[in-house]
Amino acid sequence: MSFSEPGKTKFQVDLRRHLRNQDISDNLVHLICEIAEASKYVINAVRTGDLGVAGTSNLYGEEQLALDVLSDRIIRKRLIHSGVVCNIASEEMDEIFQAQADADGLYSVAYDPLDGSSLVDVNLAVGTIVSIYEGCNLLQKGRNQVAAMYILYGPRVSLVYSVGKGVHEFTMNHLMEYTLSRENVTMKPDGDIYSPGGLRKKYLPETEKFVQHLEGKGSKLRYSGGFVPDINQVLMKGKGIFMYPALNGSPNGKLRVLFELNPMAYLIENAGGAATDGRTPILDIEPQSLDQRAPIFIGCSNDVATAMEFMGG
Ligand SMILES: O=P(O)(O)OC[C@H]1O[C@](O)(COP(=O)(O)O)[C@@H](O)[C@@H]1O
Ligand SMILES: [Mg+2]
Ligand SMILES: [Mg+2]
Repeated sequence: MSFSEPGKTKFQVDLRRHLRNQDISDNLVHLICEIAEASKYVINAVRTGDLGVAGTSNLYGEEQLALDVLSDRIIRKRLIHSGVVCNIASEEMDEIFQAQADADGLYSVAYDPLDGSSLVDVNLAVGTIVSIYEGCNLLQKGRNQVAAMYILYGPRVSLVYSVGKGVHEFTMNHLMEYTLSRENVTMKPDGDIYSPGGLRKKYLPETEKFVQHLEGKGSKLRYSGGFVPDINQVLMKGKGIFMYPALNGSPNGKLRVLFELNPMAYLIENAGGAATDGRTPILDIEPQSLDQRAPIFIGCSNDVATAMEFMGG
């Protein structure tokens, strides 16, 4: 079954109903719906919760905010009680948490509970990013994901997911239900916006040249500092490129392969775009550790191909 254009639907299509038409297991439908439920508590925490620090730091030595810790707990609990999850890893946890041992029919989940959390105190948009694999192995390449999604907590709350058959956007309505707003989102081959992460004076010469190339062709700067809203802009407008390149002193950039890059690369590829670290497609990176980072150029396929040429990939 396919559904009509955004804004033109005669009836609302909710997330569960849409998922049931994707030819995926009942367990996977259940899992995605459970994460969607959890996000309702996360948005509540973002809107009204404590903006202070938690007094702890994560695996990367970054200070955790109370909201990071709370969002992590909300999602983890939901995953554990879903009954369909075996291993869980998150940006805020030091090691893999085993919810159930038996891999049969179960899924493993890697997630960033509150990406961009340092933007909450200035009231900018933040998000949750989720990557799902079949079985218990989380240390495998992103191409093996069976689903990826993000939830964007902006002026509106939206949920974007793919199970490998197109990319679909749902928007939270006044009853806090996710209803279909855009089906089969696709990206154009070329874009005219760019979203560059990291300190520019630390860019390597080839990255600086690439940015000058983008500026030369008339691309507009659009960067909020939140990975989810920045990617959402590129994806929903269908044009543009986001990058968080290697920096002097940080050859692997900042963003994390398991929790941030793989799920976004899966979504963008499913919408007809591309994602590379400069040489290798993000989805073909074989992760060696939970905390692995990589540079990223992600967005319109031609822009990403040009980035690779500049990077010598
Ligand atoms: O401020 P910078 O260096 O451009 O980094 C911004 C990037 O870092 C992040 O905030 C990292 O995510 P966390 O907030 O989950 O640590 C991304 O959302 C964003 O793309
Ligand atoms: Mg993050
Ligand atoms: Mg985070």
